[in-house]
Amino acid sequence: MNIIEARGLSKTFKHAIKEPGLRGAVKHLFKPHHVTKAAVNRIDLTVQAGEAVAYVGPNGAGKSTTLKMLTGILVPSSGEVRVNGLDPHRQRVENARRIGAVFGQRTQLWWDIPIQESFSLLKDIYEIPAQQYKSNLDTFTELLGMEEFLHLSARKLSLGQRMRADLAAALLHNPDIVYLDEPTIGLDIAVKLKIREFILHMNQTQKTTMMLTTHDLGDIENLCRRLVIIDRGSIIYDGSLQSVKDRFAKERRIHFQLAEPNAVLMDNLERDTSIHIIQTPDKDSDGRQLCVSFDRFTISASEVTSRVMQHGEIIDFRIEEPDIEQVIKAVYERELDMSQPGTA
Ligand SMILES: Nc1ncnc2c1ncn2[C@@H]1O[C@H](COP(=O)(O)OP(=O)(O)OP(=O)(O)O)[C@@H](O)[C@H]1O
Repeated sequence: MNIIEARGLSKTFKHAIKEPGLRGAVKHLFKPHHVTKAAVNRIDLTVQAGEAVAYVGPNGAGKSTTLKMLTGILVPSSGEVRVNGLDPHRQRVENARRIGAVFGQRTQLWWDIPIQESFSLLKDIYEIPAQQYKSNLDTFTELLGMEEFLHLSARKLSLGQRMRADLAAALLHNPDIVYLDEPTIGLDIAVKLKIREFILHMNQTQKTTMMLTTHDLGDIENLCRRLVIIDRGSIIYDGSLQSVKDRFAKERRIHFQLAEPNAVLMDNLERDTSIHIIQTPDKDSDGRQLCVSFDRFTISASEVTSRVMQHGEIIDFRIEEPDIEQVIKAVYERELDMSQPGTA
Protein backbone atom coordinates (compact mmCIF):
# COMPACT_ATOMS: atom_id res chain seq x y z
CA MET A 1 0.00 0.00 0.00
CA ASN A 2 1.30 3.44 -0.93
CA ILE A 3 1.28 5.73 2.08
CA ILE A 4 2.75 8.72 0.23
CA GLU A 5 1.87 9.53 -3.35
CA ALA A 6 3.15 12.69 -4.97
CA ARG A 7 2.77 13.50 -8.66
CA GLY A 8 4.35 16.52 -10.29
CA LEU A 9 4.67 18.13 -6.87
CA SER A 10 6.14 21.64 -7.05
CA LYS A 11 6.70 24.60 -4.79
CA THR A 12 7.87 27.97 -6.01
CA PHE A 13 8.88 30.94 -3.91
CA LYS A 14 8.95 34.57 -4.94
CA HIS A 15 12.19 36.35 -4.14
CA ALA A 16 12.43 40.15 -4.06
CA ILE A 17 15.26 41.60 -6.12
CA LYS A 18 16.45 44.87 -4.59
CA GLU A 19 19.25 47.09 -5.75
CA PRO A 20 21.63 47.91 -2.92
CA GLY A 21 21.38 51.10 -0.86
CA LEU A 22 18.62 53.56 -0.06
CA ARG A 23 17.97 54.29 -3.73
CA GLY A 24 17.36 50.59 -4.35
CA ALA A 25 15.02 50.35 -1.35
CA VAL A 26 12.96 53.34 -2.51
CA LYS A 27 12.86 52.05 -6.08
CA HIS A 28 11.70 48.65 -4.81
CA LEU A 29 8.95 50.33 -2.82
CA PHE A 30 7.43 51.89 -5.94
CA LYS A 31 8.37 49.31 -8.52
CA PRO A 32 8.99 45.96 -6.82
CA HIS A 33 10.85 43.40 -8.83
CA HIS A 34 10.55 39.70 -8.05
CA VAL A 35 11.86 36.45 -9.45
CA THR A 36 10.16 33.13 -8.96
CA LYS A 37 12.33 30.17 -8.02
CA ALA A 38 11.26 26.53 -7.87
CA ALA A 39 12.38 24.99 -4.55
CA VAL A 40 10.73 21.70 -5.53
CA ASN A 41 10.20 21.04 -9.20
CA ARG A 42 7.62 18.48 -10.38
CA ILE A 43 8.70 15.55 -8.25
CA ASP A 44 7.06 12.14 -8.38
CA LEU A 45 7.43 10.11 -5.22
CA THR A 46 5.68 7.08 -3.83
CA VAL A 47 6.47 5.52 -0.47
CA GLN A 48 5.10 2.17 0.67
CA ALA A 49 3.72 1.73 4.17
CA GLY A 50 6.48 0.48 6.47
CA GLU A 51 9.38 1.74 4.33
CA ALA A 52 12.30 3.71 5.74
CA VAL A 53 13.42 6.25 3.13
CA ALA A 54 16.41 8.56 3.29
CA TYR A 55 15.63 11.79 1.46
CA VAL A 56 18.95 13.47 0.91
CA GLY A 57 20.59 16.21 -1.10
CA PRO A 58 22.91 19.18 -0.78
CA ASN A 59 21.94 22.31 1.16
CA GLY A 60 19.06 24.13 -0.46
CA ALA A 61 18.09 21.11 -2.63
CA GLY A 62 14.44 21.17 -1.55
CA LYS A 63 14.27 18.50 1.17
CA SER A 64 12.61 20.55 3.91
CA THR A 65 10.22 22.13 1.42
CA THR A 66 9.10 18.65 0.33
CA LEU A 67 8.61 17.53 3.94
CA LYS A 68 6.65 20.70 4.69
CA MET A 69 4.29 19.93 1.79
CA LEU A 70 3.89 16.34 3.00
CA THR A 71 3.09 17.47 6.54
CA GLY A 72 0.63 20.09 5.30
CA ILE A 73 2.63 23.10 6.54
CA LEU A 74 3.13 24.40 2.99
CA VAL A 75 0.62 24.40 0.15
CA PRO A 76 2.08 23.04 -3.10
CA SER A 77 2.21 25.50 -6.02
CA SER A 78 1.18 22.66 -8.35
CA GLY A 79 0.94 18.90 -8.55
CA GLU A 80 -0.81 16.40 -6.36
CA VAL A 81 0.02 14.90 -3.03
CA ARG A 82 -1.76 12.31 -0.90
CA VAL A 83 -0.58 11.00 2.44
CA ASN A 84 -2.64 8.15 3.82
CA GLY A 85 -5.16 9.08 1.13
CA LEU A 86 -5.47 12.59 2.58
CA ASP A 87 -4.62 15.98 1.14
CA PRO A 88 -2.08 17.08 3.79
CA HIS A 89 -2.91 20.77 3.59
CA ARG A 90 -6.68 20.71 3.11
CA GLN A 91 -7.14 17.90 5.62
CA ARG A 92 -4.44 19.19 7.90
CA VAL A 93 -5.98 18.23 11.24
CA GLU A 94 -6.83 14.72 10.15
CA ASN A 95 -3.39 14.34 8.58
CA ALA A 96 -1.67 15.63 11.74
CA ARG A 97 -3.31 12.89 13.83
CA ARG A 98 -1.72 10.23 11.70
CA ILE A 99 1.78 11.61 11.33
CA GLY A 100 4.67 12.48 13.61
CA ALA A 101 7.43 14.97 12.88
CA VAL A 102 10.81 15.76 14.34
CA PHE A 103 12.57 18.83 13.05
CA GLY A 104 16.10 18.66 14.48
CA GLN A 105 16.43 22.39 14.99
CA ARG A 106 13.05 22.99 16.66
CA THR A 107 11.11 21.35 19.45
CA GLN A 108 7.43 20.54 19.78
CA LEU A 109 7.78 20.25 23.55
CA TRP A 110 6.55 22.98 25.88
CA TRP A 111 9.59 24.92 26.93
CA ASP A 112 8.79 25.53 30.59
CA ILE A 113 7.00 22.43 31.80
CA PRO A 114 8.47 19.04 32.72
CA ILE A 115 8.85 16.63 29.82
CA GLN A 116 6.43 14.16 31.38
CA GLU A 117 3.81 16.93 31.50
CA SER A 118 4.42 17.68 27.82
CA PHE A 119 3.84 14.01 27.07
CA SER A 120 0.66 14.07 29.14
CA LEU A 121 -0.62 17.10 27.19
CA LEU A 122 0.10 15.28 23.94
CA LYS A 123 -1.90 12.34 25.28
CA ASP A 124 -4.93 14.64 25.63
CA ILE A 125 -4.38 16.43 22.32
CA TYR A 126 -4.11 13.18 20.36
CA GLU A 127 -6.67 11.42 22.56
CA ILE A 128 -4.32 8.52 23.12
CA PRO A 129 -6.01 5.66 25.05
CA ALA A 130 -4.57 5.37 28.59
CA GLN A 131 -3.19 1.87 28.10
CA GLN A 132 -1.47 2.69 24.81
CA TYR A 133 -0.02 5.85 26.35
CA LYS A 134 1.40 4.01 29.36
CA SER A 135 2.80 1.18 27.32
CA ASN A 136 4.44 3.55 24.80
CA LEU A 137 5.81 5.84 27.50
CA ASP A 138 7.35 2.91 29.38
CA THR A 139 8.90 1.44 26.24
CA PHE A 140 10.21 4.79 24.95
CA THR A 141 11.61 5.78 28.36
CA GLU A 142 13.53 2.53 28.47
CA LEU A 143 14.71 2.51 24.84
CA LEU A 144 15.72 6.16 24.78
CA GLY A 145 17.09 6.27 28.34
CA MET A 146 14.81 9.18 29.36
CA GLU A 147 14.23 8.26 33.02
CA GLU A 148 16.83 10.69 34.35
CA PHE A 149 15.33 13.79 32.70
CA LEU A 150 11.57 13.18 32.54
CA HIS A 151 11.06 15.61 35.43
CA LEU A 152 13.01 18.44 33.74
CA SER A 153 11.56 21.10 31.45
CA ALA A 154 12.66 21.21 27.79
CA ARG A 155 14.52 24.45 28.59
CA LYS A 156 16.87 22.56 30.91
CA LEU A 157 17.66 19.65 28.60
CA SER A 158 20.87 19.13 26.67
CA LEU A 159 20.48 18.82 22.89
CA GLY A 160 20.79 15.02 23.06
CA GLN A 161 18.16 14.74 25.80
CA ARG A 162 15.82 17.08 23.96
CA MET A 163 16.13 15.15 20.71
CA ARG A 164 15.24 11.92 22.52
CA ALA A 165 12.25 13.57 24.17
CA ASP A 166 11.16 15.06 20.83
CA LEU A 167 11.37 11.68 19.15
CA ALA A 168 9.26 10.11 21.90
CA ALA A 169 6.74 12.97 21.62
CA ALA A 170 6.45 12.43 17.86
CA LEU A 171 5.69 8.72 18.26
CA LEU A 172 3.49 8.58 21.36
CA HIS A 173 0.26 8.49 19.35
CA ASN A 174 1.48 5.62 17.13
CA PRO A 175 1.54 7.62 13.89
CA ASP A 176 1.58 5.71 10.59
CA ILE A 177 4.38 7.86 9.27
CA VAL A 178 7.12 9.92 10.89
CA TYR A 179 9.11 12.67 9.19
CA LEU A 180 12.53 13.14 10.65
CA ASP A 181 14.43 16.22 9.56
CA GLU A 182 18.06 15.87 10.66
CA PRO A 183 17.25 13.81 13.77
CA THR A 184 20.88 13.28 14.78
CA ILE A 185 22.34 16.70 13.97
CA GLY A 186 24.91 17.85 16.53
CA LEU A 187 24.61 14.75 18.72
CA ASP A 188 27.43 12.73 20.24
CA ILE A 189 27.92 9.20 18.97
CA ALA A 190 26.29 7.47 21.98
CA VAL A 191 23.04 9.46 21.64
CA LYS A 192 23.14 9.07 17.85
CA LEU A 193 23.26 5.30 18.25
CA LYS A 194 20.41 5.32 20.76
CA ILE A 195 18.26 7.37 18.40
CA ARG A 196 19.09 5.16 15.44
CA GLU A 197 18.25 2.01 17.45
CA PHE A 198 14.94 3.53 18.46
CA ILE A 199 14.01 4.52 14.90
CA LEU A 200 14.95 1.06 13.65
CA HIS A 201 12.95 -0.57 16.45
CA MET A 202 9.82 1.44 15.64
CA ASN A 203 10.19 0.80 11.92
CA GLN A 204 10.65 -2.93 12.40
CA THR A 205 8.23 -3.69 15.24
CA GLN A 206 5.46 -1.15 14.62
CA LYS A 207 6.00 -0.92 10.84
CA THR A 208 6.04 2.87 11.20
CA THR A 209 6.96 4.47 7.87
CA MET A 210 10.02 6.66 8.30
CA MET A 211 11.05 9.47 6.02
CA LEU A 212 14.33 10.92 7.00
CA THR A 213 16.41 13.83 5.77
CA THR A 214 19.97 13.86 6.94
CA HIS A 215 23.50 14.87 6.05
CA ASP A 216 24.79 12.03 8.21
CA LEU A 217 25.62 9.06 6.03
CA GLY A 218 25.70 6.83 9.12
CA ASP A 219 21.97 7.50 9.52
CA ILE A 220 21.36 6.40 5.94
CA GLU A 221 23.54 3.30 6.11
CA ASN A 222 22.03 2.18 9.41
CA LEU A 223 18.38 3.03 8.89
CA CYS A 224 17.34 3.10 5.26
CA ARG A 225 17.55 0.68 2.41
CA ARG A 226 16.06 3.20 0.01
CA LEU A 227 17.74 6.42 -0.91
CA VAL A 228 16.09 9.32 -2.75
CA ILE A 229 18.44 12.10 -3.82
CA ILE A 230 17.05 15.53 -4.64
CA ASP A 231 19.14 18.22 -6.26
CA ARG A 232 18.00 21.71 -7.27
CA GLY A 233 14.39 20.69 -6.68
CA SER A 234 14.40 17.53 -8.81
CA ILE A 235 14.77 13.91 -7.84
CA ILE A 236 17.95 12.65 -9.47
CA TYR A 237 18.12 9.19 -7.91
CA ASP A 238 15.66 6.82 -6.31
CA GLY A 239 16.91 3.36 -5.45
CA SER A 240 18.90 1.32 -3.01
CA LEU A 241 22.00 2.54 -1.26
CA GLN A 242 23.82 -0.53 -2.52
CA SER A 243 23.06 0.25 -6.14
CA VAL A 244 24.35 3.82 -5.75
CA LYS A 245 27.62 2.22 -4.74
CA ASP A 246 27.46 -0.35 -7.51
CA ARG A 247 26.61 2.14 -10.22
CA PHE A 248 28.58 5.20 -9.28
CA ALA A 249 31.57 4.26 -7.17
CA LYS A 250 34.09 4.50 -9.98
CA GLU A 251 37.25 3.82 -8.07
CA ARG A 252 37.83 0.38 -6.63
CA ARG A 253 40.76 -0.81 -4.57
CA ILE A 254 42.28 -4.24 -4.17
CA HIS A 255 44.69 -5.16 -1.39
CA PHE A 256 47.10 -7.97 -2.27
CA GLN A 257 49.36 -9.97 -0.05
CA LEU A 258 52.27 -11.11 -2.21
CA ALA A 259 54.27 -14.30 -1.61
CA GLU A 260 57.46 -12.23 -1.72
CA PRO A 261 58.65 -8.71 -2.60
CA ASN A 262 58.55 -8.44 -6.39
CA ALA A 263 60.39 -5.71 -8.31
CA VAL A 264 59.33 -7.00 -11.74
CA LEU A 265 55.67 -6.82 -10.76
CA MET A 266 56.11 -3.28 -9.44
CA ASP A 267 57.83 -2.20 -12.69
CA ASN A 268 55.01 -3.62 -14.76
CA LEU A 269 52.31 -2.02 -12.63
CA GLU A 270 54.03 1.35 -12.81
CA ARG A 271 53.85 1.17 -16.60
CA ASP A 272 50.21 0.04 -16.60
CA THR A 273 48.06 3.12 -17.20
CA SER A 274 44.82 1.52 -15.95
CA ILE A 275 46.18 0.48 -12.55
CA HIS A 276 47.52 2.85 -9.89
CA ILE A 277 49.71 1.72 -7.03
CA ILE A 278 48.40 3.18 -3.77
CA GLN A 279 50.86 1.71 -1.36
CA THR A 280 54.23 0.51 -2.56
CA PRO A 281 56.06 -2.06 -0.51
CA ASP A 282 58.68 -0.04 1.36
CA LYS A 283 61.12 -0.43 4.22
CA ASP A 284 58.34 -0.16 6.81
CA SER A 285 56.36 -3.03 5.42
CA ASP A 286 57.67 -6.47 4.59
CA GLY A 287 57.45 -5.66 0.87
CA ARG A 288 54.56 -8.05 0.43
CA GLN A 289 51.63 -5.71 0.87
CA LEU A 290 50.32 -4.05 -2.25
CA CYS A 291 47.26 -1.88 -2.76
CA VAL A 292 46.10 -0.78 -6.21
CA SER A 293 43.22 1.35 -7.40
CA PHE A 294 41.48 1.29 -10.76
CA ASP A 295 38.45 2.68 -12.56
CA ARG A 296 35.99 -0.21 -12.56
CA PHE A 297 34.27 1.10 -15.69
CA THR A 298 37.60 0.84 -17.55
CA ILE A 299 38.98 -2.42 -16.18
CA SER A 300 37.44 -5.25 -14.15
CA ALA A 301 38.68 -6.50 -10.77
CA SER A 302 39.41 -9.93 -12.26
CA GLU A 303 41.54 -8.37 -15.03
CA VAL A 304 43.52 -6.37 -12.43
CA THR A 305 44.05 -9.52 -10.37
CA SER A 306 45.17 -11.52 -13.39
CA ARG A 307 47.65 -8.78 -14.40
CA VAL A 308 49.15 -8.90 -10.91
CA MET A 309 49.27 -12.69 -10.99
CA GLN A 310 51.13 -12.69 -14.33
CA HIS A 311 54.21 -11.37 -12.58
CA GLY A 312 54.03 -12.79 -9.10
CA GLU A 313 52.40 -15.13 -6.67
CA ILE A 314 49.52 -13.90 -4.54
CA ILE A 315 48.78 -15.37 -1.13
CA ASP A 316 45.61 -13.41 -0.47
CA PHE A 317 43.62 -10.45 -1.75
CA ARG A 318 40.71 -8.30 -0.61
CA ILE A 319 38.48 -5.97 -2.62
CA GLU A 320 37.72 -2.81 -0.63
CA GLU A 321 34.07 -1.68 -0.41
CA PRO A 322 33.59 1.70 -2.10
CA ASP A 323 33.25 4.61 0.27
CA ILE A 324 29.62 5.76 0.10
CA GLU A 325 30.61 9.12 1.55
CA GLN A 326 32.85 9.78 -1.45
CA VAL A 327 30.10 8.74 -3.87
CA ILE A 328 27.46 10.98 -2.30
CA LYS A 329 29.98 13.83 -2.16
CA ALA A 330 30.62 13.38 -5.88
CA VAL A 331 26.87 13.45 -6.54
CA TYR A 332 26.46 16.64 -4.53
CA GLU A 333 29.41 18.24 -6.28
CA ARG A 334 27.86 17.19 -9.59
CA GLU A 335 30.86 15.14 -10.62
CA LEU A 336 28.62 12.19 -11.46
CA ASP A 337 25.93 12.12 -14.07
CA MET A 338 23.10 10.32 -12.28
CA SER A 339 21.15 9.86 -15.50
CA GLN A 340 23.90 7.60 -16.88
CA PRO A 341 23.72 4.02 -15.71
CA GLY A 342 27.06 2.43 -14.96
CA THR A 343 28.50 0.17 -17.57
CA ALA A 344 29.32 -2.71 -15.29
N1 LIG B 1 9.95 30.37 2.87
C1 LIG B 1 10.79 30.48 1.85
N2 LIG B 1 10.83 31.60 1.10
C2 LIG B 1 11.66 31.70 0.05
N3 LIG B 1 12.51 30.74 -0.33
C3 LIG B 1 12.54 29.61 0.38
C4 LIG B 1 11.69 29.41 1.52
N4 LIG B 1 11.93 28.17 2.02
C5 LIG B 1 12.89 27.63 1.25
N5 LIG B 1 13.26 28.49 0.26
C6 LIG B 1 14.27 28.23 -0.77
O1 LIG B 1 13.97 26.98 -1.37
C7 LIG B 1 15.16 26.24 -1.65
C8 LIG B 1 15.08 24.87 -0.99
O2 LIG B 1 15.12 25.05 0.44
P1 LIG B 1 14.96 23.84 1.46
O3 LIG B 1 14.95 24.42 2.83
O4 LIG B 1 13.82 22.99 1.04
O5 LIG B 1 16.32 23.05 1.21
P2 LIG B 1 16.95 21.83 2.00
O6 LIG B 1 17.26 20.79 0.96
O7 LIG B 1 16.08 21.42 3.12
O8 LIG B 1 18.30 22.47 2.52
P3 LIG B 1 19.14 22.23 3.87
O9 LIG B 1 19.86 20.93 3.72
O10 LIG B 1 20.10 23.39 3.84
O11 LIG B 1 18.19 22.27 5.03
C9 LIG B 1 16.31 27.11 -1.16
O12 LIG B 1 16.84 27.80 -2.28
C10 LIG B 1 15.66 28.07 -0.20
O13 LIG B 1 16.34 29.31 -0.18
